[in-house]
Amino acid sequence: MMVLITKDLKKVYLPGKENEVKALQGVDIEIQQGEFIAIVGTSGSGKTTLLNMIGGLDYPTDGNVTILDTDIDKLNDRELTVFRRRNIGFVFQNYNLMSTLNVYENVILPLQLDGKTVDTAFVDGIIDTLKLNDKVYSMPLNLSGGQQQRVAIARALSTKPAIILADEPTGNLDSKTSMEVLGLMKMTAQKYQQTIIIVTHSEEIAQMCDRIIRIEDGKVL
Ligand SMILES: Nc1ncnc2c1ncn2[C@@H]1O[C@H](COP(=O)(O)OP(=O)(O)OP(=O)(O)O)[C@@H](O)[C@H]1O
Repeated sequence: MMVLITKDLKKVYLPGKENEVKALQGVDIEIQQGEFIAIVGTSGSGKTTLLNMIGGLDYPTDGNVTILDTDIDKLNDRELTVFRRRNIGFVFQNYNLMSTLNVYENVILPLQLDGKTVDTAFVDGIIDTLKLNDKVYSMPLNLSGGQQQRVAIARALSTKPAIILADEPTGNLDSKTSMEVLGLMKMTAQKYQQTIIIVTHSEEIAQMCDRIIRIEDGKVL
């Protein structure tokens, strides 16, 4: 099943100004359910811009983003916020955990924000897969970077989103921990048939993915 399609996606920052940037210049991608994808490119090539368009964090200047059967560029702000919460999981470089909540509370937070009942068997399974069993009552500040990132991944998985987007998810981790976290992400993607798209500078990390999308000057190579 096709989860994501972008058609002739364009993004211009500061249009018409002398410092105008054509960050995306017609990007066409198609991603199937369960794919584990790396987006790779040099600094300034448009990776984060692309992720922001796919994740509905910003609107494209032109073109379409279709997730499942929804053209998300056609949604208004409020609809987009709801769509995002239900269908897209985000994993950030700096983890973005709530410091006043313990690990378990962080993992189920997106479900609670959406007024959903917690599928405890599913959530326990994620916690188990990400090897966080002995940390569920710990506070984020008492965890290592790799552990915090595994909590962020568990949180992203908890809503069973159509897509998980991760921008440099291992950017703050040493290379051994990066490989560990990536390995767990890959395993969870397979186990839950979860579509994961990561932006990375690292060729080593990209090589662990099913497919690499290379982008340069706002175009897919
Ligand atoms: N909000 C913005 N306003 C103006 N220009 C922007 C904005 N965001 C990004 N850009 C420009 O768009 C281009 C693409 O930026 P983007 O952040 O997508 O690149 P990137 O590939 O993610 O880079 P990096 O690997 O350094 O994070 C760059 O030239 C950048 O300067």
